[in-house]
Amino acid sequence: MNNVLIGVSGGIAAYKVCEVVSSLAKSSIAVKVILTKSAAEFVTPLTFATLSRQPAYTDADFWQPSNGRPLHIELAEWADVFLLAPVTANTLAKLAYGMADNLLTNTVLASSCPILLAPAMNTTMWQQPSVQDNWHRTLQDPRYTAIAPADGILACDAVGTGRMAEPALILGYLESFLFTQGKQDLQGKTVLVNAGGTREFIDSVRFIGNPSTGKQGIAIAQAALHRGAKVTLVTAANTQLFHSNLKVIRVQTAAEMHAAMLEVFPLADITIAAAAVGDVRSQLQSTSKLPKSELPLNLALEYIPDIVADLSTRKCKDQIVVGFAAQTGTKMEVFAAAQDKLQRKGLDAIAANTVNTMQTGFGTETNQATFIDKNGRTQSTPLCSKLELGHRLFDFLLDNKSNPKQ
Ligand SMILES: Cc1cc2nc3c(=O)[nH]c(=O)nc-3n(C[C@H](O)[C@H](O)[C@H](O)COP(=O)(O)O)c2cc1C
Ligand SMILES: CC(C)(COP(=O)(O)O)[C@@H](O)C(=O)NCCC(=O)NCCS
Ligand SMILES: [Mg+2]
Repeated sequence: MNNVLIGVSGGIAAYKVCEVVSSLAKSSIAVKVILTKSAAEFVTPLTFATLSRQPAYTDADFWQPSNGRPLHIELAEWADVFLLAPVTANTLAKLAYGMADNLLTNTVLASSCPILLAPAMNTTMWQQPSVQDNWHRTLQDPRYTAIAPADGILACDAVGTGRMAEPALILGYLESFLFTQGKQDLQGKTVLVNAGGTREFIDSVRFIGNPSTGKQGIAIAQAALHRGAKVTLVTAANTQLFHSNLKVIRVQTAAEMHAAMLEVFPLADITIAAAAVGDVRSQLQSTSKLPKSELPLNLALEYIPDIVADLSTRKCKDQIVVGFAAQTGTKMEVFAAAQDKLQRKGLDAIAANTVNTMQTGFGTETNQATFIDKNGRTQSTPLCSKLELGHRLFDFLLDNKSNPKQ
């Protein structure tokens, strides 16, 4: 599963697809690009060919008598996942009705891999009943997955819905689909994830915190979203970039995170607590900045109630609650501490996560964990991206549910 086919249609957002192609080509992923005639008005085939280290295909290639085997069949068979970005109103209409009058739309019909759709257009265009009908009609076919347009400034300076999803979000979908082959096994499920390090304020400008960036929790939320779940992310991280399908609740303190989690928890089928929640806070909490002279040199602390342990006591029979144990020490020590937390907090599973190596833990792009469930089943991941670790966690949990004796 390593071949990404990208179909570009004629919108100004085509320039951003160059970044998607460039990022993929720099990793070990083979990427080929098909352009519509209008797409080539915005970005030349030469740009895509050079970035992808592959030929870029246009309708001239489609009609080429020297092909032998039809090009749309060759490309359709080659693709493991097909991304259409940007999708114009025009191309969307063709998808909705199975029309095939160019290389891109013929390849869509000739292929059977999952197709990701990232539309981009002016808000008034996007909101036309005809365009909305085409969008919903197309998405009825399970092989299509929406990477919905976001709100924001458009090329005509209007502000509204219609911006193509950012390249980083599109790349996340592609990584997920290459790993899972597009399976939607969390469809109909509600997943609640927390992420980031809480800030426990002493006064309005000083806090006790930790280096968590929220990357692992956000990646888990994304993995769940890509597998079809309805996802709420309660985050103490400052990250700005979230997919419009993700419900995001921003918090700062453990108390705020706890309250937000309690509100969403009753509806969550699976709760994954990946946040680095503070363990202690200052008893003194001033709402304004204290002068240095008034700062106590011996700060009186109090314990913070454990969020995931609390959720565990409230769970119904079918709810799954998973913790993360960020630990230091040898693999054996990390495993033992995680196992203890799993039992003490009454969790269904826990991810033992070593945080004191260069490639795992706080702020890194990669991670490694050992999953342990309440029946003693364990599974170690390789060193992998945080998104892949999220998928491996869901694979572990879902496998466990369907085979409780494993
Ligand atoms: C400057 C310019 C910008 C355009 N931007 C978009 C766009 O963002 N989204 C869209 O749906 N159509 C846009 N269009 C219109 C499409 O290019 C046009 O509908 C074309 O027929 C689409 O062909 P295709 O779907 O085969 O690529 C734009 C056209 C121009 C001239
Ligand atoms: C055009 C662009 C890619 C610009 O993104 P940018 O502001 O990040 O440079 C983004 O605004 C977008 O996706 N817009 C939707 C398509 C659009 O604006 N079409 C032009 C008709 S108004
Ligand atoms: Mg803790």
